Amino acid sequence: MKISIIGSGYVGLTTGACFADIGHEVICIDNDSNKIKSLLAGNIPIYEPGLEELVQKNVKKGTLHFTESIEEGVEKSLVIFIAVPTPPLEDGSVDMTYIEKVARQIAAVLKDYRVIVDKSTVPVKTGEKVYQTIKRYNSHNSEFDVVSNPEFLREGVAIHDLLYPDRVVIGATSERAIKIMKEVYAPFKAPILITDLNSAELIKHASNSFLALKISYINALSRICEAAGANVQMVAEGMGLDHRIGKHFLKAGIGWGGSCFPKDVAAFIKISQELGYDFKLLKEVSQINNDQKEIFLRKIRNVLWVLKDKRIGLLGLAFKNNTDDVRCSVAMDLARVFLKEGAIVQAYDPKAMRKAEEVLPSIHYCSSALDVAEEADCIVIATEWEEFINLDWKSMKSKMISPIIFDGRNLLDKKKMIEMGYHYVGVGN
Ligand SMILES: NC(=O)C1=CN([C@@H]2O[C@H](COP(=O)(O)OP(=O)(O)OC[C@H]3O[C@@H](n4cnc5c(N)ncnc54)[C@H](O)[C@@H]3O)[C@@H](O)[C@H]2O)C=CC1
Ligand SMILES: O=C(O)[C@H]1O[C@H](OP(=O)(O)OP(=O)(O)OC[C@H]2O[C@@H](n3ccc(=O)[nH]c3=O)[C@H](O)[C@@H]2O)[C@H](O)[C@@H](O)[C@@H]1O
Repeated sequence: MKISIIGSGYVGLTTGACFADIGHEVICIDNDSNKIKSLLAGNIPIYEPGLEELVQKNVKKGTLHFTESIEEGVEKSLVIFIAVPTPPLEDGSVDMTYIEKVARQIAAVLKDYRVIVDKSTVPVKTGEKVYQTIKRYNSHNSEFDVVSNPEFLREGVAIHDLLYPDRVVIGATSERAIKIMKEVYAPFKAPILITDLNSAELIKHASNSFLALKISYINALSRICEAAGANVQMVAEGMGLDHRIGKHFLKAGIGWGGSCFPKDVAAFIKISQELGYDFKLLKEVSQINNDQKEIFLRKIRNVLWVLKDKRIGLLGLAFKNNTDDVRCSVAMDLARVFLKEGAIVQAYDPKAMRKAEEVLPSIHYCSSALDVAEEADCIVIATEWEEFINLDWKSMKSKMISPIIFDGRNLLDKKKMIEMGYHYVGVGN
């Protein structure tokens, strides 16, 4: 199947590489000429495990192409995916300018029947608006269908999630479009749910909000565990053994971040409000998440007292492990607070330092995790990189002014760290 993807970022590029790898002919389109130049030169502008190899393999195979031209993509492909940003506005609603602009760009060049597939996360009823926009601005009055096909990949495990999805959701009414979409996903071994456009769009916001809710639930429980002298990791394990609850997304920490949960929870609250429903539960999910960060900062202040002139060793800058993405990263939020209060922040992240430095140049970027311990008044673990678990904590302790560690992701064994002589502070344990 000939496929074009408009927007070659975390979703578009990874989706394009996976589609190409399972046999489709893919054109990845982007209006960022530097990004296209870099991709054409074989360089991948994002870090996603396995992506560089997958892109290079399929470019070599001749099944993956890059261009800035939407016209080329629309002309050469039967299915056109939209994977452009849908960032939040100040009031939490979704900035739809990227989607509307792409719809008009497609309309301007649409001549033959095409299936236009929205993969970006959009408010319910966007599909209808995309259809009306293309209809209005398409001078050739061509036939086309609009489909909703939300994406559920997680960064850091995106290729796995794309190749082995739990489900493929297709929101469409036209039998012709449904048949074509089934062909696109035929090579994937996953249940395909065919539903209407509005339900498909709602499934995405509902899913992300529920996952955020589950994390906020265990984060709220972490406070009860601290007050009760219980261990939230044990409580999570006990809960997760119930197949109706499941063990995933029950890790207490400093809260959820990333380019999607914060914006999608805020958007869903706004969308619900506009539909006449006050989503109080989600407002509390968001509040718990904000409080989680404040409570963690309070723990740091309780031990360090004044932050000004203190040297804080920060382990992790990305919003989660196995990515270089620092968008809405809680780690970066903590760094901002430390810097604002006059602390010296020396940080290390295995993959996110370049992107972090573009945003927070006043951090001292260390070349290794061990270096963040140099003369440090404390170490803060903010991102759940597995490599932080097996660091040489004994020699790190000898480099520190005071062996104090705030483990924001409960990565380390509290008992072992205390036996090693650290003052250890975790979350809910
Ligand atoms: N990042 C993630 O893990 C996931 C993101 N999503 C959704 O997918 C959408 C895209 O997210 P990301 O890939 O993270 O964004 P991104 O910012 O990484 O990539 C978007 C790309 O679209 C390009 N673009 C913007 N306007 C364009 C236009 N008119 N023509 C051509 N290219 C254009 C940008 O230059 C950028 O490279 C969002 O709606 C997001 O909510 C959904 C699931 C997972
Ligand atoms: O729409 C999206 O962009 C995506 O958002 C999330 O994926 P992602 O944000 O990439 O990463 P997650 O693994 O969900 O982690 C999100 C945040 O929650 C935190 N988290 C995750 C799991 C957990 O148990 N505890 C916890 O604090 C992570 O540290 C991270 O800050 C969803 O999991 C994906 O299904 C969805 O497609």
